[in-house]
Amino acid sequence: MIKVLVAGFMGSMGQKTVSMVNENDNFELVGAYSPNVDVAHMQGMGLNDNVKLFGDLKDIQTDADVWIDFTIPAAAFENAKFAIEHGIHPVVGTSGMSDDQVSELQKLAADKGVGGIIAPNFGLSAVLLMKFAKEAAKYMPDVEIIEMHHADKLDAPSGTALSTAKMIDEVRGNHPTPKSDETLSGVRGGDYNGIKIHSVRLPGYIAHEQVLFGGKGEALTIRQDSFDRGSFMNGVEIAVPAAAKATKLIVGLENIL
Ligand SMILES: NC(=O)C1=CN([C@@H]2O[C@H](COP(=O)(O)OP(=O)(O)OC[C@H]3O[C@@H](n4cnc5c(N)ncnc54)[C@H](OP(=O)(O)O)[C@@H]3O)[C@@H](O)[C@H]2O)C=CC1
Ligand SMILES: O=C(O)C1=N[C@H](C(=O)O)C[C@H](O)C1
Repeated sequence: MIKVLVAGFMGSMGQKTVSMVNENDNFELVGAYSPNVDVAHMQGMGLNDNVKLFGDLKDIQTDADVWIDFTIPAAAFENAKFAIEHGIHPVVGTSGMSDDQVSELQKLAADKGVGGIIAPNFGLSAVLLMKFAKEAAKYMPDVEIIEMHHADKLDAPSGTALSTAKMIDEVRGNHPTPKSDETLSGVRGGDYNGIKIHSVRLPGYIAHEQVLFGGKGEALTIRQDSFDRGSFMNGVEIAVPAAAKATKLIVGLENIL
């Protein structure tokens, strides 16, 4: 039995995670963390009497094996650091950590021998999109990324779009970006080593990404859509046992599939 603590348990992803953990016979929910939690209003949150509730990082005392984090970009690093320092294997879905923060966590995880997983996206369609985009970029290096998310998303670009750009960058080498004078500031989007990223935020959307490749007289578009947050849970379910036995911090679901 793998004992699990869910950080950000009251959020959209946190609630999906609580249900997934409760429904999996190999997992046991032992802890739930969200700042300023109101203990009087926990009905319907999927927490049984055995789940310890925490409203502050410094109060957390738990025998959890795995820490699942779906919180906010500003909290992900401190939460994961806390988990590793306390021997709890992190499974981090929260976006927005910097490369330096990820490197620092990887070093800490290696020092402590407490591994885990950071996954920019737990959805199979997004993992495949990144893989296919990396392959396509070897042959079609002219590429731009458009990601579309719900209006409540705190960070831009999405972790998935940034990760896609990094994977493409690994194979496409130095390649010129078409130059155009912006008559409207920012209209050409963000820039990762010459790869343009465009972030759309609209109500009604959940999480979607298109990678557009252009070539001489032809184009290729790779697109994925996450229509329901439940779609991320297969990946989280795979990540929990993998994290529990990991001795280093792995980045990317594709590395454990
Ligand atoms: N890797 C993946 O596959 C996926 C990643 N995500 C990422 O997961 C994160 C959460 O997304 P989502 O559930 O939609 O967001 P929500 O805003 O719905 O949930 C975030 C929750 O985290 C809580 N929270 C805030 N600060 C802390 C903290 N310091 N510690 C613990 N909990 C905290 C919030 O509480 P309060 O509201 O009280 O502030 C809120 O309940 C985002 O970064 C998102 O990009 C989302 C989907 C898939
Ligand atoms: O905020 C979201 O919703 C999502 N965030 C992740 C990201 O930043 O890539 C994963 C997925 O796109 C949903």
